[in-house]
Amino acid sequence: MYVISRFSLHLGEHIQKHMDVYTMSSLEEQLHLGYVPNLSVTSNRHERFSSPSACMAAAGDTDTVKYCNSCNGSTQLNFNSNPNLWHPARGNSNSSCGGGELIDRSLEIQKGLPRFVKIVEVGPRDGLQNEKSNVPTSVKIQLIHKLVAAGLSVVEATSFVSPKRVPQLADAKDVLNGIVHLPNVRFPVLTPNLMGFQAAIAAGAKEIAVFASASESFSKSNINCTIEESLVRYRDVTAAAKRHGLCIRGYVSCVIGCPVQGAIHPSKVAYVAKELYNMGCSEISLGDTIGIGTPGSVVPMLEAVMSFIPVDKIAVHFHDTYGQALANILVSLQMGISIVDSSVSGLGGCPYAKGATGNVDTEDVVYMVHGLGIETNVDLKKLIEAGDYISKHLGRPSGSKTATALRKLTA
Ligand SMILES: CC(C)(COP(=O)([O-])OP(=O)([O-])OC[C@H]1O[C@@H](n2cnc3c(N)ncnc32)[C@H](O)[C@@H]1OP(=O)([O-])[O-])[C@@H](O)C(=O)NCCC(=O)NCCSC(=O)C[C@@](C)(O)CC(=O)[O-]
Repeated sequence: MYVISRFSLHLGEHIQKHMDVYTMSSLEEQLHLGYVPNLSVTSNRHERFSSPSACMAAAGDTDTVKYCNSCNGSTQLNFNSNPNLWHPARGNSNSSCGGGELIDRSLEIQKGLPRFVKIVEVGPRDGLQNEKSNVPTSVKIQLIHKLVAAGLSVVEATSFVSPKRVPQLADAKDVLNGIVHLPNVRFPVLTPNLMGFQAAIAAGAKEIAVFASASESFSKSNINCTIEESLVRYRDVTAAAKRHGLCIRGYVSCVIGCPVQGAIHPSKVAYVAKELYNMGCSEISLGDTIGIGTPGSVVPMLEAVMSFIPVDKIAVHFHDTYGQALANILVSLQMGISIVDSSVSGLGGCPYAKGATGNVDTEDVVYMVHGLGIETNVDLKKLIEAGDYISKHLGRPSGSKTATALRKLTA
């Protein structure tokens, strides 16, 4: 059973089981990414996705969407000029659906999906840290206000890192000053060390994020230390944060591959994630920093991490370099993950991951997730307005396909 493999198998054996089915695509060969796994749909996984318990709502879900009652929900298409309603709604009639094959397939896909997905908007930090032109503080603050107005309840606001390394976010204190008063929103900020932590506290931060890597070379180029050294550093930061009663998010970067080292073994990701979790991070965000992952490599990586960390504490953070982010998010949701990081208009990249493009854009994630009948509390129209605002300021079109398509439709 999947559940047994998730929680009981020794990780080494578990990963080996998946490594046995790894084969390389021609692209992965060119990139020297040996051991990047392809998806092998095992009977275990099929059972997991189709078992009755997979339909159960997670404890603590607070949304209002009706989940497929006993897996017998019907699917209806609502065509309406409101883009939020252009999706099959998850209904709950069971006899009127006629039992058609299409409906059965649709229900099969919906099984195991969460009822509510929490979007963590990372555009103001992960997005703007990579911009060549200087974005004025007032524009950053206005963008965050617009994102909050669109219903986003977690917006990663900025980083308290060395301004020599990331000059784009040198105004962290002023950005935070302009938003901390907003009620009922979480604004995590990145803190790489105690110095950053003290600065964040002084600026009024209520939540911090520490960021480690599963790749040694990325750890060195990004934060100038080894993985183990970073963990020692983060133990100090998280201990201080706990003393101040702050919430802590933990990142693991390069969870699939690294531009220098190539493929990263899932066990390495699981190790770093577990260390961060054990030191008190309440949420672990798994970053495919260079956007190389496919569902074939993402599933075994998630299974490895889920061996150690409860699924409701795991977030996924996909960059869309190879156009795989939405597919990767869909399989993550099917595995029970309900926290997704994304960036409005697909802003972003990483200054220390050459060639990485932006995060998956929030508009496309919201469109897909709503299309699956999952609630987010995000108003797509207002979100697109926030994306328009920052895109206009940056002088380029939005990176979101959804925003582009809906704008053409309403022009
Ligand atoms: C980690 C450090 C600070 C180490 O910094 P260091 O280079 O090892 O040197 P240091 O610790 O000796 O400090 C060097 C200088 O920075 C100052 N300094 C030191 N710390 C701070 C601080 N907190 N705030 C402000 N200043 C600081 C310090 O005072 C000193 O100033 P100087 O004496 O030269 O004038 C540096 O390497 C750094 O800031 N790196 C930033 C890396 C970064 O922000 N990367 C992007 C975010 S990670 C990411 O995008 C991935 C993620 C999370 O999105 C997930 C994914 O996509 O996978």
